[in-house]
Amino acid sequence: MTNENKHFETTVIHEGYDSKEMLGSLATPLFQTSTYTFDTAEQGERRFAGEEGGYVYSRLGNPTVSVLEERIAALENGERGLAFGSGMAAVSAILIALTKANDHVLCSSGLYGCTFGLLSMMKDKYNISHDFSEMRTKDEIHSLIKPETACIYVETPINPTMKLIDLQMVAEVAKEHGVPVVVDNTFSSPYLQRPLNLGCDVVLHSATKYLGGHGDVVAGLAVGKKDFLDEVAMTTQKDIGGIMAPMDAWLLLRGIKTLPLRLDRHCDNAEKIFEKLRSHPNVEHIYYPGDENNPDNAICKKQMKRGGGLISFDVRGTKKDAQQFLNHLKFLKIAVSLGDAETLIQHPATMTHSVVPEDVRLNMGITDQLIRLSVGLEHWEDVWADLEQALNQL
Ligand code: MET
Repeated sequence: MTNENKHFETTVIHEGYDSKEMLGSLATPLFQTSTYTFDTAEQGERRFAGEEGGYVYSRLGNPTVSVLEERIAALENGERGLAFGSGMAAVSAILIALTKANDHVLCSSGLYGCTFGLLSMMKDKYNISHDFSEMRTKDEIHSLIKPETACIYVETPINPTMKLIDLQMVAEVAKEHGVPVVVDNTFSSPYLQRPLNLGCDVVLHSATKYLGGHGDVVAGLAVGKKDFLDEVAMTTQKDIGGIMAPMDAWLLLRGIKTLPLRLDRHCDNAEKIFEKLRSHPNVEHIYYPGDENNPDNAICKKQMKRGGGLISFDVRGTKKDAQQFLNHLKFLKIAVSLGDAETLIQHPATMTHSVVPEDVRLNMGITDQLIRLSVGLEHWEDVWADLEQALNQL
């Protein structure tokens, strides 16, 4: 089945799978196999030589994983999807594929801690440098692109500061320089934001988050042009080997079916919790893309369907107060990760971004008092009651 003329809510359920081809099985079968048998030695030779289609070995391709790759490609409106064993396996494969020694990467003004760690390692090992940019104007972006800039790497909303980047503007500037734009779309999912439609080249996901949605899978996805991802599949991914397990693809196919329903509820709940948090006296600053008073709200309106399910805020006081606030929570879970049914709350300075040196972290806007909240699917009044009683104890 093709994606033509189908709505997002239909594509999440059907794309890439035809039950008629699988004995009528409504659910996508789980091909829990490591390898595939050849009819003859010559057939094996032809498959290894790429002269004949068909599966060879599950590091090189698996039918359950292929369905997921087709589905995410359709959801992001890209030509091809590629599945990985984690979000970082996707990030690293794409960055390695796009760069060579002595290149440069231009980044958004904040990055997930392990992406920052990867770029630091690439600098130490291969002299691949990087700069951070607020990306507020075209001139600013033009001025930071160097002859050796291999790609622009953007998170929007940025983890965990929730700053937004105007993707269409970045893509327009990048095109003038012939530089590809890679976007980590984990915080929005394709339901809220589709970077390829705005002119960007590659979309990455930690599928662990909203796509999976149930806290039971660690996985990554990339979507982009077929030629580029064919190349990544046959080189970087095949030889580094950070592939997705079939069972994880199966769980993701199941989770993705309810992505629009879940995201709408995450957004409904986050909007209500945001309104409560913003007026609490122990909340000093609050960052939410849907905040009408936030200067980034114009970008949110332009490129996101809604504000999303994540809110960050500074509690009044010190790091100790931020930790005390978390310790006072009664049923909300202190955990990294996001996008799950359960509300998850964490302290970026000592958790997701603890590998970022303090000065860089503070420049990114990650204070010692910053809390990141992934609003779950519980009744919002219960979530707020727990947050409020913990805030009241500060
Ligand atoms: C190992 S820490 C983080 C997991 C995830 N990328 C997050 O931002 O929550």
